[in-house]
Amino acid sequence: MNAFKAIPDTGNAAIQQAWAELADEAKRLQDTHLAEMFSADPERFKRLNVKHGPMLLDYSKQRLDNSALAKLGSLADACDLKEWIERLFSAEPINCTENRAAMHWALRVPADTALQDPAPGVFSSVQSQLEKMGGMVRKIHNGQWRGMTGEVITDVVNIGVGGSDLGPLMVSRALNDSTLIRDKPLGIHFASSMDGSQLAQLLKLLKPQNTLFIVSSKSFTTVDTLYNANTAKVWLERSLGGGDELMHCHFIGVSSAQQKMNDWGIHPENQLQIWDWVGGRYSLWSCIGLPVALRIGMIGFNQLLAGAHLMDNHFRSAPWQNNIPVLMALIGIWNTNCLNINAQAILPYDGRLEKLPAYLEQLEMESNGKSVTRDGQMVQTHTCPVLWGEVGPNAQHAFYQLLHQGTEVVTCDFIAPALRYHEAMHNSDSEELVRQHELALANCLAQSRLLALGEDALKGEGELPDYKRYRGNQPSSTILLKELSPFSLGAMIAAYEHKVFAQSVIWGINPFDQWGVEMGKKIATETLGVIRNEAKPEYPLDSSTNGLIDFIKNQ
Ligand SMILES: O=P(O)(O)OC[C@H]1O[C@H](O)[C@H](O)[C@@H](O)[C@@H]1O
Repeated sequence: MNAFKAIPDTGNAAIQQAWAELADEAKRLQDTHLAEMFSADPERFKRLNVKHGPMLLDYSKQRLDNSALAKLGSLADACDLKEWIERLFSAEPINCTENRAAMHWALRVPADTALQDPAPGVFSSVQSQLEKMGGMVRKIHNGQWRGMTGEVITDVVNIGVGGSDLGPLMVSRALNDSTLIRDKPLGIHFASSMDGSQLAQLLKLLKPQNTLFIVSSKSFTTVDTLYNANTAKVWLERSLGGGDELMHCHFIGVSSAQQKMNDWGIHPENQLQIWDWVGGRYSLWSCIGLPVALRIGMIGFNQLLAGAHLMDNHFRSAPWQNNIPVLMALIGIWNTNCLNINAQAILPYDGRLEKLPAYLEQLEMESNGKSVTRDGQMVQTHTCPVLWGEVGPNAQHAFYQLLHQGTEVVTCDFIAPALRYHEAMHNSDSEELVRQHELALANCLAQSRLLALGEDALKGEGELPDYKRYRGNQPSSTILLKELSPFSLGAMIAAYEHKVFAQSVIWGINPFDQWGVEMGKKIATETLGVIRNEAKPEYPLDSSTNGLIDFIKNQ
């Protein structure tokens, strides 16, 4: 189906022209099956893949060709993408509704950079917080950070939610078997959910005298985090007693709100600062990444930053034809706006990336799930698609049925490292594990092939009954990393961040705010008063809410 019911009227002739040309391209390609595209052009992969650093992006299984891509490039030019990229890499407050810059890229600029500071003191304050964090990491790794009773800290719990949870959680899981941490067994745990589920489980297993909590919250006002932190504090106080020493030995705070950390009792020496110019979902590169640094050490953390910095430079300098984040963005625009595909599955073929789908759900949907432009107009195009995902091999046994034979068109990102377990050749189990990795890779390639080509993928199957048929033509991109390392992961995450930014420029929206999550928090506070019989609602409640509250109170 052609997505172009009407060409968006943006009031800009060049942009409108580019959309009109894209509408023609979509019409030209709408009935061409991916199987035909592959058989018509044996060089298709060569034409439609790009490599940079440790990363390869194969977009040959997307339903476009070089001519459609050229029109997408014209749209990016008409939307001044190049100029916007330069504005991102400056201190300009491009987060217009909050009047803030979006300088997460500054967090990964190396100490010895020749780059000019976007504003006085940005690079030096980033380095000084990294140094402070490095000092804490060393102290904890060396067993010098002691609990109140003088015992060594064996377990660290990160209390945070959203960007203060998902980034550190995803990266520490992904790099869990990094060789850098072999000698440093330290339990690193995460508690995010406001109902206390994760924390309750952890508190059963951990010992107060050996446990250190990181209270991680950019705003230090998020109730989910504050309730969990309070529960942790009371748990410690019950066994160790309260006071300054307890706070000094058992809590680190990471926030942009220094006064609020003081008020909550975080010792000044244990406070790590972030800045209002780091969005929560872009903050894993800052001291919010402390759990990652604890997992992989500061050398590893710096490699993560270096990988992201490599992608920053690439995004800033490469022409769009070879620019991985821009191409990822243009492919997304093509699928969403030209082919009317509004669902995207994230499918890592590596169990270490199990949290990547959740991380990208926040990054993409919280950034670009918007319907008002920077100028305050309603958008005239679809914006962010619905994203979801799962470790690919497991999802094969769960929802791939819908991908293969359902009625929805879904674009997929297949993600895998080419090499795995190779560094462990001396281990007796490594040969079997290498075989398991090969099995996962084979499945990754086979699934994307079958989704794209349909039955053409396996010629010679003969006539199939309808219920066994594979229509194919489901588009996908494949991202291969040389191996999953701090460096390659940093590069890949930064590529997704910049993809999101490039799309926001084309859609004309601000990707750095999240006003849509605010009102729910206010209403919840009011509802809590009603559930606790402490307050009457300001407005009469609807019958559904009343009925549910009655049920709760009657139990
Ligand atoms: O880090 P915090 O200030 O506690 O915020 C945690 C999260 O909560 C908010 O509601 C936002 O939707 C997220 O973008 C943010 O990452």
